[in-house]
Amino acid sequence: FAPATKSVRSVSALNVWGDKDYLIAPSILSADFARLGEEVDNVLEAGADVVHFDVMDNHYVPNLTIGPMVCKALRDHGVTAPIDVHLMVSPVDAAIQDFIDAGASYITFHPEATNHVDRSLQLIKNGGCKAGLVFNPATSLDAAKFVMDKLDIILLMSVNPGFGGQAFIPAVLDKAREARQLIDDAGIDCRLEIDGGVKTENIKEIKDAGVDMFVAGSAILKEPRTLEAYKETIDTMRAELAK
Ligand SMILES: O=C(CO)[C@H](O)[C@H](O)COP(=O)(O)O
Repeated sequence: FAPATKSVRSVSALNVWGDKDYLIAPSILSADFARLGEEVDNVLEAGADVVHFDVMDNHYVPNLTIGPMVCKALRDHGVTAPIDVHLMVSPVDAAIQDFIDAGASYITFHPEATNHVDRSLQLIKNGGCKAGLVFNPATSLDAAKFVMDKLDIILLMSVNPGFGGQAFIPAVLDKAREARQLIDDAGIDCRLEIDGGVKTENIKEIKDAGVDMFVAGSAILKEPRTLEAYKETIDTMRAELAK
């Protein structure tokens, strides 16, 4: 008898970066949830590197989305790509453990959503996942400075979190340059991720500010929702990143 909550950690041993300089992470917030498995298969086949998974609790952010059961369902469906779980929940520690057990690869959270940033990061790393902090558009990077040795990801929100399809906030480009400097000065293997309003038109400018992991929801997962259309958008993003 296998309990429904059986851990799928062995799959998420794939918590690696791969060999690409730039990672493209479609946000399934913009997926057709009635066909989620197929949508994820298609974006991965179209060339995406990572599945970005937004968890919203209707408390820390004004929206309610999906939880660890859906993460586990994607693993059970056969998804072996890294699943990048962005926790927009407060408090965070119980959710961290649930997502470790559900097969998450990377887990990021907002420093203001927990009283114990260092401990929450350790919890993620002890679970075998890559760990990161997320900074809202108007939140300073200060909390990162004291935990650089535990950071695998700094995720900059370039919209106010809660919804897909919002416009990119240009002031975040300065913060990206500051975060890139912090990472380079610390000499750590840490990705600089950005989330919100990323399009084929602005991805190069964002890359030039030092970002190397790009979440894109509505720019990729949109009508006509075909593998070919997803591939065209991801190929265009890669061509812009190569410039
Ligand atoms: O975390 C998010 C919103 O809080 C989404 O991942 C993000 O907004 C992506 O959507 P889009 O690319 O359409 O802006």
